[in-house]
Amino acid sequence: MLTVNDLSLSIQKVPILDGVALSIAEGETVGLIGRNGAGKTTLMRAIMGLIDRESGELIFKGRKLHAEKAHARAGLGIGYLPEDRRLVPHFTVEENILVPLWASKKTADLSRLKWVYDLMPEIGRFADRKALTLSGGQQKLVALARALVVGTDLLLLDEPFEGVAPALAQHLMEVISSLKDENLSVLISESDYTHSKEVVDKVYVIERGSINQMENINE
Ligand SMILES: Nc1ncnc2c1ncn2[C@@H]1O[C@H](COP(=O)(O)OP(=O)(O)OP(=O)(O)O)[C@@H](O)[C@H]1O
Repeated sequence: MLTVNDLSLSIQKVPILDGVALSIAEGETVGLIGRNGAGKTTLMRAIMGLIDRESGELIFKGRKLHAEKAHARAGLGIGYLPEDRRLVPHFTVEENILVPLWASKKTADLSRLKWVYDLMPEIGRFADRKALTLSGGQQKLVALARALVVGTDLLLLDEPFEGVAPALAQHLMEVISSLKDENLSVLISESDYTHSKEVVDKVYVIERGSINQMENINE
């Protein structure tokens, strides 16, 4: 589904990712574990095309993802939950969820939206509320819903459990686990193994911009 080959990049001449390699198979849930500043967000942003790579390849479903413009990548079936959620405060919940579809110039797939509401019924209940009226945890759910509407093949979830109360973290884990039945591929970052270990098939450990270790969880 996604292969990252020897990916390197610098920000303001400081090397941030150095020869990163990983692969995510169809229907696989993969963890990306690393301390603050290890490069998790930078790797996800590079996959989304929000930061330019210097060298290396991103191959998604057999095509050169690195050759696609950032706005086109969501249209290829990749959904992204950024660490800081980035909802538009004055848009309603539903408008926020539909933003990536507008951005990728796709017509709204209402059956996909309905599927997301079925998966997380609480979101349907506050679909008309402005994003700024939601709690931080509710905003995480909306950001996950937004990623799911366009992420028909691959989801990149950047620290989805960070700052989330235990009950909501449990709910998020259940939602993420259920995505296996949909054959979705998922990359989840976390600063340690606390939550992701329960849902991932394998884990990559990232340290100072390099992946030095891969561990299969269910063997
Ligand atoms: N825009 C930027 N300008 C300068 N340095 C940056 C920038 N973005 C990231 N970095 C640096 O790149 C390194 C990796 O940051 P990144 O945000 O990818 O780490 P992370 O593993 O996601 O950690 P965190 O959980 O703290 O976000 C850090 O040393 C960070 O300071």
